[in-house]
Amino acid sequence: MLEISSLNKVYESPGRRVEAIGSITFGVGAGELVCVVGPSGCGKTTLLRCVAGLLPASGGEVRVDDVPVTGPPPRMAVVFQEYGRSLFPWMTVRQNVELPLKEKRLPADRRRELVAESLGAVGLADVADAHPWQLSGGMQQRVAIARAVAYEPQVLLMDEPFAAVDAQTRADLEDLILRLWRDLGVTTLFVTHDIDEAVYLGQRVVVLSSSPTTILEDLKIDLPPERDQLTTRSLPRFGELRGHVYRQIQRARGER
Ligand SMILES: Nc1ncnc2c1ncn2[C@@H]1O[C@H](COP(=O)(O)OP(=O)(O)OP(=O)(O)O)[C@@H](O)[C@H]1O
Repeated sequence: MLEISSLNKVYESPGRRVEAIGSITFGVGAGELVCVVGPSGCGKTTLLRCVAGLLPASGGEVRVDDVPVTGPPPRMAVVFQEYGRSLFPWMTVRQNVELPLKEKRLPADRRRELVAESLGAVGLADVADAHPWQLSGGMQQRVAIARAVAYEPQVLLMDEPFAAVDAQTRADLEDLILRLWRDLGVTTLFVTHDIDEAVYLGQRVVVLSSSPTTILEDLKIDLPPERDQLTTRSLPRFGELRGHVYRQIQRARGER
């Protein structure tokens, strides 16, 4: 569903050249959930922006469902870290979730249905008429997730979506993502700097090196498919996998 081939990204400005991504190649199969993890500044956001068609690649290409990405693909949704900046404060929760559906030119009935379903799925049906600033950080991020889900994307990209919320909320949101992913079967690429989160959520974890970034490892997460915050995280295999990824990232940082 998603193919990233020899992707290279260089930021160039007068007197400054930063090769953020050296060369990255990997794919995400239809319905798969793949996490990308790497040391700070290794180009995770750059990678995601190139995949989302928000930044032009300097070399290589990204394909979604075999179509080269040259701008934001029509059936892709992105959830960013900064929920505070991604929701419109003057619109209600309902209006925020509905906006992309209007842009998609869906009829009013269908829009109402999708907004109600997605707000229900994230447990926010009762705050549909509130404004984002009246909600907690975790609730605002759930609105952003509902907005992405209502859009019925083929591919869902998430850029450190839970970095700014507290640990308990984060655990709840991780389980929400797993539930939605299972229910909807949406192809998901999830970028995080949190190794535990990557191992807990992913069917695979792609480990990145420091900039100029390459892939250190594309690791299959052979944990039972049903994940649970208590059981999964206390499995010996979970500890082994997180230790393995941790060592890879430490090595990558050391080589900087
Ligand atoms: N607009 C830009 N212009 C120039 N350089 C940039 C720009 N955006 C990012 N970079 C550089 O590209 C590299 C990768 O940055 P990026 O934000 O993609 O990394 P990241 O892995 O998401 O970082 P973090 O983990 O800290 O969020 C860094 O060296 C950064 O300074």
